[in-house]
Amino acid sequence: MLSFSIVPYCSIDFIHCNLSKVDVYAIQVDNETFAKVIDGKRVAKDIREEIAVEISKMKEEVGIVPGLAVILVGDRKDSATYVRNKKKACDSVGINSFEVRLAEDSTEEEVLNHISKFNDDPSVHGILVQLPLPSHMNEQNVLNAVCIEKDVDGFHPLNIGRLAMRGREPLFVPCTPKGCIELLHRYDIPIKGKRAVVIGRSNIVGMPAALLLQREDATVSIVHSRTKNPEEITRQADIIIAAVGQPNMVRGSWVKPGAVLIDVGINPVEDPESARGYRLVGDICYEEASKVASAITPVPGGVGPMTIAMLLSNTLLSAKRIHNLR
Ligand SMILES: Nc1nc2c(c(=O)[nH]1)N[C@@H](CN(C=O)c1ccc(C(=O)N[C@@H](CCC(=O)O)C(=O)O)cc1)CN2
Repeated sequence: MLSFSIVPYCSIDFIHCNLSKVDVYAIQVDNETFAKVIDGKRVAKDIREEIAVEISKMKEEVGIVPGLAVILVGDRKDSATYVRNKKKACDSVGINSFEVRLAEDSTEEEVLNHISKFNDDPSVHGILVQLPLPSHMNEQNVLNAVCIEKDVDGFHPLNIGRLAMRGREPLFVPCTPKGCIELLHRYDIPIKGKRAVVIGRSNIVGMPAALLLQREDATVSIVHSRTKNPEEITRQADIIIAAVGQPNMVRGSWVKPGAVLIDVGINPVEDPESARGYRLVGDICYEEASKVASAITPVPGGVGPMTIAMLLSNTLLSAKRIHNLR
């Protein structure tokens, strides 16, 4: 029979942290310790509820409704799903959403024209162009065209540049890395003075995640495709953010006992038993790593839902800033 108990995990200094009355504990089953699951789906739901309350007050008190414009180019199924989910999330909190869908063979100029209209539209407070764009388009030109006051994705080079500089503040922080840090905060996981390793250096996740961790006073290393013996570096980390797009790359042996693991990877792997024919796995081998870490995000249900929650949060922030509201 399974013996089951809950033990505080002591090797890093969060022993007993509150998250809306949920404690961060590792769980012991039959003398094996399992990491606490960091429940992004639940935190994202809490955040959506907080945002909905603020928006309904805003509507009532000053008659302003935040608006988000989304541009989707092409027919990638995953992108269409994310855009659909963004619209649903907007509806659920009371944000107006505007959507433009363009064919795969649309021109860059068409995209730029739509951005320009949304830049000038006072009912739009946030603009995002779903990535990736078709390969014939220049992503840099497109992202540069979004005015920084409405850049709720935080991808404009001015926002990224400010994020990188001491003493400067970006208007927006990219949603996925912001969601990773928000999860650490909401689970009261200390960052200051900790060793953090970010795996991956993409513009939309790895690089801004490393900058954010540094702003939180972590000592940050970045592991990438040219890093020699990455496991020697990850084994020193108190916090790992994995954002590399390689299924199960981070094995249990790569993880320091008690480390906190944030898995950004969403990788489809074939699974004939699943209705979709595939299932999603992260960049971290959950089965192995959850026996070594003190806390871990699952895939799905970890960072993914936080990305959309942070988009709603950035859109609300934008509406407040544009209308000089507190
Ligand atoms: N303009 C942008 N493009 C892209 C971004 C972005 O932040 N801005 N990020 C990703 C895609 N993305 C949002 O756009 C996103 C990815 C995943 C999820 C999510 O909730 N995933 C679920 C699983 C979903 C499933 O079952 O298929 C999870 O992890 O639980 C939300 C948003 C690239 N493009």
